[in-house]
Amino acid sequence: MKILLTGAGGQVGYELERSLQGLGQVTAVGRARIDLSDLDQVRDVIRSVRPGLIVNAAAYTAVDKAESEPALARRINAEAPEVMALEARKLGAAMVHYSTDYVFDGRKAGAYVETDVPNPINVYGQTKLEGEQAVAAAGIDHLILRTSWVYGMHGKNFLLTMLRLAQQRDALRIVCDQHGAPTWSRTVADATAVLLARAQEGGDSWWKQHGGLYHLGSGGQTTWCGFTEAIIEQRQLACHVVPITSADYPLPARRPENSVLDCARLQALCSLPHWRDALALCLK
Ligand SMILES: NC(=O)C1=CN([C@@H]2O[C@H](COP(=O)(O)OP(=O)(O)OC[C@H]3O[C@@H](n4cnc5c(N)ncnc54)[C@H](OP(=O)(O)O)[C@@H]3O)[C@@H](O)[C@H]2O)C=CC1
Ligand SMILES: Cc1cn([C@H]2C[C@H](O)[C@@H](COP(=O)(O)OP(=O)(O)O[C@H]3O[C@@H](C)C(=O)[C@@H](O)[C@H]3O)O2)c(=O)[nH]c1=O
Ligand SMILES: [Mg+2]
Repeated sequence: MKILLTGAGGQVGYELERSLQGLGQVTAVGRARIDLSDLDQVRDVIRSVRPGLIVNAAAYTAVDKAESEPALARRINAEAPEVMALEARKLGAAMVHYSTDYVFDGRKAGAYVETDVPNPINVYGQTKLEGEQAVAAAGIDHLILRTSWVYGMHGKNFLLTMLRLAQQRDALRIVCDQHGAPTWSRTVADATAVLLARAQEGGDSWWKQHGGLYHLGSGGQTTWCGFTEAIIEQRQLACHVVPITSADYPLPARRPENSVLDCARLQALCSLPHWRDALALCLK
């Protein structure tokens, strides 16, 4: 089977390029080959590659910048996935698409399940929700995998920012009133590959029974402050963490106070590590 992987240079795309090997013939494309802001190009590339599976790991992920570029964020996060899904339908192809914990408003007391009603509080979350809805509406075999707080040793992310800042400063001021689960990019890629291997074995009936929306995050939960403390502890860095509130750290986009994902639906099909264990493996 031909697999078209987009966002190959991103955190998740980088890991997927490795994890998807063995599932088919992977054509991994970055922004140079497929610019998601150019919908005609998205169509043309899919028509020339003619994949049996599209894995879309590209997205507009600059949460703050999206507040001042809503049209561009919407094109990349909602309109381009819609074009991909409609092209997939014409080809009879399946699609894997990624989404975010930021589709939720954060006001729930416990962890969010797939049937909870999204209510994004920032432009990024709103455009990602629209992308999910477009993929789900296309009537194709699909997986929409919502993940959270993605980090890794590759690409721009909170872990690498903290490792850099911890070398430069004696103290880090970090918000402690947002709750979520840091998720290693490799966890996302490996879980995706497990699901796709099952789909290949099971065929049509697998997609009918198991297709749709999943929450894909690490086990456990913490705050950005707790995550930073764990990074510093595991790396034995001499830097201390000063807990602050979101109000002390003003940014253009609001973030949900609680975006912990309940991943039980996915855990029935594949195992997901606790966030501390994944962090230790990533740092090794
Ligand atoms: N990062 C996170 O914390 C989270 C991410 N997600 C979701 O997971 C998925 C993967 O994200 P992740 O790998 O972490 O994000 P990254 O920001 O690391 O990667 C996104 C990729 O998309 C590419 N991209 C951006 N704009 C365009 C464009 N116009 N045309 C083509 N490619 C483009 C980027 O290319 P370039 O490098 O050239 O900019 C980059 O390779 C996304 O759907 C994201 O919404 C969900 C929850 C948390
Ligand atoms: C750098 C820094 C950030 N912070 C805060 C700001 C913010 O509230 C929090 C995390 O910062 P980030 O910029 O990584 O956060 P953010 O860009 O909101 O991360 C999000 O990205 C998108 C793509 C997602 O889908 C989400 O799951 C989530 O990972 O930490 C501090 O408190 N102190 C600091 O020194
Ligand atoms: Mg960010």
